[in-house]
Amino acid sequence: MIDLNLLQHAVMDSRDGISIAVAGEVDTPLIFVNPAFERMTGYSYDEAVGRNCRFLQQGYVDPDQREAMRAAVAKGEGFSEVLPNYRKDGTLFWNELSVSPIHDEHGTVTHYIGFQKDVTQRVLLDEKLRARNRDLESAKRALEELVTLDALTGVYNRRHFDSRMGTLWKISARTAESMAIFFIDIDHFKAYNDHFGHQKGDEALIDVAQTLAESFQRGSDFLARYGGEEFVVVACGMDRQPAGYFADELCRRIRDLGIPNPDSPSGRLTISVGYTVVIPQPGMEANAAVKRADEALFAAKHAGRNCAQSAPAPTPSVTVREKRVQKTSSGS
Ligand SMILES: Nc1nc2c(ncn2[C@@H]2O[C@H](COP(=O)(O)OP(=O)(O)OP(=O)(O)O)[C@@H](O)[C@H]2O)c(=O)[nH]1
Repeated sequence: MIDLNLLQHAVMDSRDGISIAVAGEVDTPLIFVNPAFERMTGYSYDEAVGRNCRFLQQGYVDPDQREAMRAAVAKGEGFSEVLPNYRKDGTLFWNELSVSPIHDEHGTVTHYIGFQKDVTQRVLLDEKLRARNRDLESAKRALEELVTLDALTGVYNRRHFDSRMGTLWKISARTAESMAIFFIDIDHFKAYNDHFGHQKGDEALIDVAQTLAESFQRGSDFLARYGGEEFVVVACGMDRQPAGYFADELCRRIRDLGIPNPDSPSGRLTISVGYTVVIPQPGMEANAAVKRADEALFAAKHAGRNCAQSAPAPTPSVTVREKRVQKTSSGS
């Protein structure tokens, strides 16, 4: 058995605080604290002994921690928690408290021994790192917005459309779902700008973008500003009939905003819409479908504006392999 004298010196010379509390007495009072406990807390032996160790928390105990500590004690087990404690002079320090039950020869818990370690530096450093991570996260989000969103209207920008279109195309190809692509262009917008000025033109662009965004609210709908006064919408899972309805509805909604455009024949700000509906297939390019919708927009402009026109889906191009098969079967 180890020399008890040595054990006593070890406890008294320990750099970490050591305390002993009595189990089974009201409020589990401390009956011993070592010099390191006194140095760490600023409380002398006489001031600490007789009190429950929670006096160091000055009233506040995190409910989850309290529950965890109570549950461990009820089961006769130890626990380890990092607690905000206060020194006698009122300053905060973080106490990594590790408590173990001491049993008598019958297995009854008679005392608890507590080891206190001042981990303030570590906790503050962790907090600093967490704060820095939070800053980095919000900077990353801001950067992502900058890269993907159009600064004026807040909808996605052309760059993001170009990269997202490929993904949406592949998803629709896999699920064999139809995809409606709409090209939307404000009519006589130059005249609007000339009449009201660029600032008002910007405001009108925002109103149009908002109305379009409100019109397409399904998670799979994708709206982007394609450039200038032109927008593009991709609605996955939308068939030809609802696409036609939607295209007309968009024209109506923008017209009903009632934004005056005195130099346009209708006297109001209107849009033209071109759309195509396509089920992506092998040999069919996303760009070809986008081009079709753009051609339909051109047709809508040609048809007098303030209207929607559709274009047929592109036909899959014959692949090199298919050409070879055709050649072989025709014997040429
Ligand atoms: N205020 C504002 N105007 C813009 C912006 N981007 C493009 N425009 C203007 O949009 C106008 C587009 O003019 P055009 O391409 O001639 O088309 P339009 O006058 O709408 O005629 P149609 O499309 O044929 O009906 C130009 O005057 C551009 O300056 C923008 O961010 N803000």
